[in-house]
Amino acid sequence: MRGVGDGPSSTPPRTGGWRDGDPAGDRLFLDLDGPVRLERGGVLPGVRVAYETWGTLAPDGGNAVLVEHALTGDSHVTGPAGPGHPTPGWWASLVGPGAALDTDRFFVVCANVLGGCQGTTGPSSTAPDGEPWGARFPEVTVADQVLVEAALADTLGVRRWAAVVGGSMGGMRALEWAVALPDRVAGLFFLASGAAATADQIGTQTTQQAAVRADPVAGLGIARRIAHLTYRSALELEERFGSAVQDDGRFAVASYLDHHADKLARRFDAGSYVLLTEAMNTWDVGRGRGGIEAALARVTARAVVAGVDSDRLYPLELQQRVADALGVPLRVVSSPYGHDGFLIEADAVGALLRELLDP
Ligand SMILES: CC(=O)SCCNC(=O)CCNC(=O)[C@H](O)C(C)(C)COP(=O)(O)OP(=O)(O)OC[C@H]1O[C@@H](n2cnc3c(N)ncnc32)[C@H](O)[C@@H]1OP(=O)(O)O
Ligand SMILES: N[C@@H](CCO)C(=O)O
Repeated sequence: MRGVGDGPSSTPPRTGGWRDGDPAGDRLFLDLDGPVRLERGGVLPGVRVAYETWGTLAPDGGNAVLVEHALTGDSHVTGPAGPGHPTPGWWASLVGPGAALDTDRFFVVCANVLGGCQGTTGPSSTAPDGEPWGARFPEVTVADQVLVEAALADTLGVRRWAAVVGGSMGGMRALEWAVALPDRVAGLFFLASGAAATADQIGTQTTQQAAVRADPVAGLGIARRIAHLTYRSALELEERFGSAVQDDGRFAVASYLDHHADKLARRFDAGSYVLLTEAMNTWDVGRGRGGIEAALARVTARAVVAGVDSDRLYPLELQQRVADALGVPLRVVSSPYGHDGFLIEADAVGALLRELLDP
């Protein structure tokens, strides 16, 4: 992407914000004037970035931590659900006074991703013709998403993050930060993610996209059912549901998937789902950099690399490759919950975050 993050602009970005009843967090926005030129050739006339912060930025800007959310997450890392927050904070116990991301020490920032649907510009935003962008929204890559975040960092006065932290799709942005802008990342926390999309991930994500394209309403729920199966482990599903049939005649596991499908369809935009899964499909940190190992050789950040032992979507070998390239040990979270362990196993994740931030 060109036009954002390329250094000082003659037109200062416009910023604003609002409080929404969450006393611990401000929901803010940054408007970046365009044109914003994207890696794949698309152009956006401008970009709004919705973000939240917790804690206080030190005068030297050196205590800032950027938290990167996953596919259907948003800027709301902690705090209750409410207006603008369809779900409670997704790492609620990890951010706050005395928490692993200790807001007495750190200024914690999380932005809704470019292409998302919780305040940042994406397919549900209004295009110049006054209609929603929808499927016309230009293709976005992880690199584009990070350069928008770099513009946010510039505006906040953060030249170098104390850490960039992310799991799953958020891990992709964290790694891209550490490779693309190594002098701006002191610490890297890379969790339950990979350095490039695998055939297995592309296969499931393109299948989910096909469901959404066939029927944006019903398809989003079907996509979530397919995806949710990849987020959990076969053993967990067997122990929780087995082949039990409920009073309403549905298999218990089917009812559980229906529930997650309905919840996502109510809170997420189908266009964002396709766009973001495509950004994940095209993710390869080594593209244009001589391959993955050559790209990872650029990283100067202190790193913690971790995975979940029952994760069948982002298996440990993906994190092992990154750990080996960075010369750090792979840390393993033991959990029955599969990929979603990166969200559920907050105590174990918190301990690993402390390892990075309190060496
Ligand atoms: C980094 C990010 O920001 S990603 C975004 C994170 N948030 C999400 O993904 C939102 C969707 N939620 C989830 O994926 C998961 O709930 C997680 C990962 C957040 C948490 O996982 P868990 O705590 O293990 O929840 P679990 O998967 O068991 O789901 C519990 C829900 O299923 C429901 N459920 C359980 N069994 C059944 C059943 N047989 N039939 C219908 N519903 C059922 C429960 O009632 C509960 O509903 P509720 O969430 O509306 O209260
Ligand atoms: N539950 C997570 C899994 C993807 O990492 C999400 O919905 O974003």
